[in-house]
Amino acid sequence: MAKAYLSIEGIDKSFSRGPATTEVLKDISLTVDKGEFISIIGHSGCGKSTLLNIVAGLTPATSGAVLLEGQLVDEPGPDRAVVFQNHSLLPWLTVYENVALGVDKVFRRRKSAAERRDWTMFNLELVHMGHARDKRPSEISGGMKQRVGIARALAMEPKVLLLDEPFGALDALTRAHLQDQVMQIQATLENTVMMITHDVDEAVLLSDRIVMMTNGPSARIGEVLEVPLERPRRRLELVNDATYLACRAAVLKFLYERNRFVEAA
Ligand SMILES: Nc1ncnc2c1ncn2[C@@H]1O[C@H](COP(=O)(O)OP(=O)(O)OP(=O)(O)O)[C@@H](O)[C@H]1O
Repeated sequence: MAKAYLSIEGIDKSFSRGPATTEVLKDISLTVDKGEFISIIGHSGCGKSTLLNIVAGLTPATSGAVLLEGQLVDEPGPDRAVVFQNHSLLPWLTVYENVALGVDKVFRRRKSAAERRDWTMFNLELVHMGHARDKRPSEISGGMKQRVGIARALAMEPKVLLLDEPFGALDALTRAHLQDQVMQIQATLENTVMMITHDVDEAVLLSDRIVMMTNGPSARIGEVLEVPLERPRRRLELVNDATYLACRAAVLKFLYERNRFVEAA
């Protein structure tokens, strides 16, 4: 049997504060193929970001392991780039410099200065931000900042792109535009992507599989749904597509019938 590209094996995660311990994740196992786009969906607080942070190497698991190409993940690394909901650009650097910073760090030994400059610009062009290369984050919109964040992550050529609600803070139109760009980029580069989202339509539109988590504490993977829609996917054509609607209904049922969100008292 072929070895999984990314393998999440029996992850448990508890947080302790004083004598109290809360088990957030319970026995999470998942394998992701190279080039696959996976979404993780579940109600607020179930532990999606915690899982992503464990894969990123930012948070240690209590037990279990994450393997990327057979190598144990136990610290952050450029092979797993994270894009957060609230862009994390350095405000004193220009758009270009924000991307170049990561490129210089990762490719200092492997690419010449001229190659690194070209590579930085290539990635900015990929998200259509080349024209704003000399602007500072305060001079561009939220959607543009998010695009630069995606360029910065892509430019590091990560094995896995980890997206933590990357479009969550954006208005609906900007969000749709950026989703389309991410689909185009993924079609070109065949990135392996793990994305957290609360948005059912976003999950169905972008994903090859949707991982649905049960409510916490001790959240588990409840179901994994295949999205057998051909690519390229065009949102307007999918509005009345039977497969699209069936996938959407399956996720909605999981979230709002079988795992209804109950606000803690
Ligand atoms: N560093 C921490 N220390 C203690 N508890 C934590 C820590 N990080 C997360 N938690 C708890 O773990 C649980 C899961 O949090 P997490 O942010 O992973 O959920 P989520 O599903 O991503 O939520 P949301 O969708 O609202 O972003 C929450 O109850 C949260 O309070």
